[in-house]
Amino acid sequence: MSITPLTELGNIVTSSIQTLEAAYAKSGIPYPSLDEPFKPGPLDDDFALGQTTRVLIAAAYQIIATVRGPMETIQDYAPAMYLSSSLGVAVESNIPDIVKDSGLQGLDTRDIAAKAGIDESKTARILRYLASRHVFREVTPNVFANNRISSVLVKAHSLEEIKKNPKIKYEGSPAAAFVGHLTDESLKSAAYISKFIEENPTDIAAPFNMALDPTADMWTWYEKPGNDLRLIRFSSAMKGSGDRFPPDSFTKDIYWKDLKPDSVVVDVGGSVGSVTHLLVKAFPDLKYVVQDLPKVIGQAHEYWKAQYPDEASNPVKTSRVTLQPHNFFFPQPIPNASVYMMRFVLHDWPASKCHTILNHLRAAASKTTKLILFEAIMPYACPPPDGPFSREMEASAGGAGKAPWPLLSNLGLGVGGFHTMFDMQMMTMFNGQERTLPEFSELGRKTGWQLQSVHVDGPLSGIVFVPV
Ligand SMILES: C[S@@+](CC[C@H](N)C(=O)[O-])C[C@H]1O[C@@H](n2cnc3c(N)ncnc32)[C@H](O)[C@@H]1O
Repeated sequence: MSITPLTELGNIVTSSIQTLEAAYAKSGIPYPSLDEPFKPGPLDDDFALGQTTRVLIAAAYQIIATVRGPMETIQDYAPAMYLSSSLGVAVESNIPDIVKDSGLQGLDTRDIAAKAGIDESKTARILRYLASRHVFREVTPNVFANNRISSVLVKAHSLEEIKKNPKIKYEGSPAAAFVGHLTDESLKSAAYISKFIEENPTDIAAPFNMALDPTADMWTWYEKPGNDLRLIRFSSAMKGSGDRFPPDSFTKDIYWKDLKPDSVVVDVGGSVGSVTHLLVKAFPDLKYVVQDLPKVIGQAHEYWKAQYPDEASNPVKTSRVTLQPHNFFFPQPIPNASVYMMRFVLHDWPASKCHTILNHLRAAASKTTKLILFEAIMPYACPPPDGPFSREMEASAGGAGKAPWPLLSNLGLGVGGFHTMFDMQMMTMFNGQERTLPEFSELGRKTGWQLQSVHVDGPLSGIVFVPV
């Protein structure tokens, strides 16, 4: 009798767990407990174990989808907004910070609510909703403690510091900032997705504009009075998600090896310049320009000052790095750069706007200029088509060849979940999108850039174009 999909999924789960536990046993450390706060460990960034984990996640979710009644699954998926809103309450009311000092024994909801200044009964209900989904732990009735998941939402600054200066609430706290951004402006905007798609308006750019501002894009909205905290929060979330990529994803020789000293690298839409900072450390003899909107460039000056307390060594002071306000919908002010680089910029924009950005870079490029996009390549949920770059497309769907049967080709929630979540986020806030490789290639083809090479590195890819 041939093996059933369900049995094979069970086999994948069993063998994956054995692999993980064996690796931890070999390193002499226990497998991290879900009940305890997260502590970084030596195996966290092990690529092979990461791949085993992604396959295990894909199989576990596929088992649930197979065995659970379809209506029950719909009852789980359709009200997913309550997961967002509950996480939003927890982070906004500083609950992970409030329960932190009570350790594994937890804190009574009465005390949590009093410290947070919110209703006691609703606090208990929200925390129980989250604890039932493995965020926080209900230790005894109405007593909650941080667990592995909720603990990453503890903020970098203490509650006293935040009370004195609310502007620092999300500073240095990327996970909390990520939740704040997603459960505030993003959640409000997401309520308009179906209206936006049904009406397909020509005068409104994205669901965000239906919800929050009919005329300004999110970046311009952040620069408006009253949104300072949201801008700081977004920058903190962005910096954190950027920091999750291993530094060598950006500094590999494949991108920079042919550049002579003082070659100019322009980080277009570079935010405060955290990718440029990695490059400066790896290639200190190149010249760098970080371009972004004026307020962000203001923050960038603070960022570089904070990184180099000794002013004389600050690459901005020594002119190794220039911080330049520039709107990329206008002609590029630095012509003939050796490299124009953009990380996670094009995914914010629909194709027509990407064409404008890329046309300006093409007009400024010399024959030898390279365009390097650091973006996620959207994997298909089925095997990619045969043809040029099909191996790279396969790699973008999980990193280690074909997904084992009967898993989805993009490993479902093990890999594709992240990409498709970001795609929805881009659609909601900007009418932007995460793109498949053929879609990136097409953007280049329409604007005078030819796809030259693709370097997949986990969820991030370096996509290199040359002028045609
Ligand atoms: C998703 S963030 C990526 C930031 C940075 N590249 C990184 O990976 O950390 C997109 C950036 O584009 C910038 N941006 C948006 N509209 C812009 C415009 N018209 N001109 C220049 N930068 C812009 C935003 O301020 C933001 O810093």
